[in-house]
Amino acid sequence: NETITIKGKQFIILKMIGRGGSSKVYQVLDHKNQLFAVKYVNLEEADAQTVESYKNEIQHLNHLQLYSDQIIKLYDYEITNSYIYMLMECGNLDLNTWLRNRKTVTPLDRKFYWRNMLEAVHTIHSHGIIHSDLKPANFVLVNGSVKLIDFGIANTIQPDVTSIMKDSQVGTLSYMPPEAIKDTSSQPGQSRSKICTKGDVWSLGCILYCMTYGKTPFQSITNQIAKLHAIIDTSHPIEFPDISEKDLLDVLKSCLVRNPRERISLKELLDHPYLQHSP
Ligand SMILES: Cn1cc(Nc2nc(NC3CCCCC3)c3c(C#N)c[nH]c3n2)cn1
Repeated sequence: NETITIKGKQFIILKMIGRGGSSKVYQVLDHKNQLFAVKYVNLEEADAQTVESYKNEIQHLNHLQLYSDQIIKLYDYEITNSYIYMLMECGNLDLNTWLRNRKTVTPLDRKFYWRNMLEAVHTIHSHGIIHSDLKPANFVLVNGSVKLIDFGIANTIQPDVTSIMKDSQVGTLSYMPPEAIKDTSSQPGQSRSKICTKGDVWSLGCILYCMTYGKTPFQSITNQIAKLHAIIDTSHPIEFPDISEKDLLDVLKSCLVRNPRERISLKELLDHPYLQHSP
């Protein structure tokens, strides 16, 4: 079996979990047979700005360990001119794969996972980080709780066609907030400006919508351009089929408000009745 050495410690590779462009995520074992995830990034093709973005992501991930259990554990990392290794806790499955296989989610799981996601995103917001590209593949299930694995800071090194991060949802528009699509302030070619925390609330709302109705709000629109128009079109109503959990329905309707100023805030979501009592 192949091995990886990080800061002098050797790890046995069990399998590759995912890959995209220059980054790969492996499931590994240490000498005590403890399971870890190792993220490997090849920096040989990366420009200085990309290298800087990865260092920035690692700095924040390392710092935010202290503030929430819903941020993936980063145990160690090794950065050289040609590669990065990040030794992290290994999730059982990412939320995207779990949602795709599960379709129906129990009200208890949904509420618990929602609480976890809110705590993780509230933690990064409290430290001035706006993800702006949240989707289920950014979360993993670790022993029954959901953890955020990245902050959207590092440039997702554009995967070459052959190695799109398997199921990593790179480039999906389904969770994109209207203001990011309409955001005319960013120069063409620049990544859309991370205007405000409300964009992450919209994306989280789309994830909760998927955990409630089994699909994202605009999933039925397969043409990407038509999908973008529907997201920004206030005369295109988002359907909220009636459900028994009225608090959940209110959360969904409050997150999926197209005007970011009228959209519920993360703080208000944490105090929402939906989270106050178990179903
Ligand atoms: C499918 N699957 C995922 C796991 N667990 C897991 N996946 C991680 N990344 C996956 C890479 C591919 C796309 C989905 C996320 C990381 C991680 C990072 N970055 C840190 N810990 C992790 N644990 C087990 N099966």
